[in-house]
Amino acid sequence: MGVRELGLPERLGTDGSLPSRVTIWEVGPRDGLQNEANVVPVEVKLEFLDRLALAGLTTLEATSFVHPKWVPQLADAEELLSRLSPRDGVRYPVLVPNARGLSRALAAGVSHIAVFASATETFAQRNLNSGLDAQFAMFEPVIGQAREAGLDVRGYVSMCFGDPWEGAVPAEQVLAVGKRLLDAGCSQLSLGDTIGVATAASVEHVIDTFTAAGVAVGDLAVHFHDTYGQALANTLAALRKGVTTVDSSAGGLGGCPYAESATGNLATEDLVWLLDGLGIEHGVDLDALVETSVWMSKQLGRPSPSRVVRALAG
Ligand SMILES: CC(=O)SCCNC(=O)CCNC(=O)[C@H](O)C(C)(C)COP(=O)(O)OP(=O)(O)OC[C@H]1O[C@@H](n2cnc3c(N)ncnc32)[C@H](O)[C@@H]1OP(=O)(O)O
Repeated sequence: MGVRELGLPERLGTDGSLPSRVTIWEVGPRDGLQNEANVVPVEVKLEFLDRLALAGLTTLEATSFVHPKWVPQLADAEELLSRLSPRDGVRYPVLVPNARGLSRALAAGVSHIAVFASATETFAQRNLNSGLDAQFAMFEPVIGQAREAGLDVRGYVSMCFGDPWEGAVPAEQVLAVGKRLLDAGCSQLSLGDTIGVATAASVEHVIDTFTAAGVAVGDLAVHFHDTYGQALANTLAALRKGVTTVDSSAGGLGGCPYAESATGNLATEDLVWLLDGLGIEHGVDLDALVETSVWMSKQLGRPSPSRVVRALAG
């Protein structure tokens, strides 16, 4: 069952300024599984990816080519991609931090990568062993070489709305990091609320800061974590600002190994329920997705934190 079967009026209470279609950028296989205490077997990861594709998701962030000692949960990136049977119409972007990561990703035959910058000094040090300014010496050549090789490059910016060590993060600082990634050749920026502290007002403020600086809202995506239960409200605020790409994680898996206060991502099922209620197209079969998350919960040995999964799985 979905929200449409309830016969509720679509676009209830909205001003009609919402997009008609949203692209869901599914991060469960990467952002979700990178934070699991145990390494998930590659066979389970492959089945997870395939189930997500069959449920209608067309962007599946598959894994990371980061240092295996930093994120052992994704140390099987080469094996995963070599055994993956890509589905037609589905893209499988991967995270790449540096030149070594790019050469591994190119050898694995990827066509879409994402670099991941930090909006703060402390998280750049903790997550990348780098610094707020120094991180660009790592990313800029990677973006240039990837573009030359014909790859599409997304840029993540982490800690856009608050940082566990530095507190509030000025929107101008987020803009400076994001602009540098776009200027280096990223085609899209994903604005990350890595620890889930954003509220609708701060989301609007950061998006307004980018658009006032001339960044097209179509080049922005949002990436929310649900630590304080704000992920859906924040998503709605972003949609109202014209954002059309939303990151989420099947079943609400996720977190970040280098930011302990980061809990699960916005659950894809919860996002789908919201989009359905707003009459926004997304192409995902909710029942198939819930089945996938129930299956994944069994593999991980704990229930999904997604409210929609809990409600529909009975
Ligand atoms: C918000 C989020 O969710 S972001 C995603 C979650 N966080 C992450 O994935 C963290 C990723 N961070 C990292 O992998 C690391 O911090 C790095 C690779 C960026 C930098 O780590 P450093 O230790 O400074 O790397 P450095 O360049 O000094 O290289 C050290 C060694 O690692 C190796 N190495 C570096 N990068 C990689 C890579 N991408 N893949 C494999 N090996 C690598 C080098 O070859 C070198 O090996 P050697 O000692 O045998 O010569």
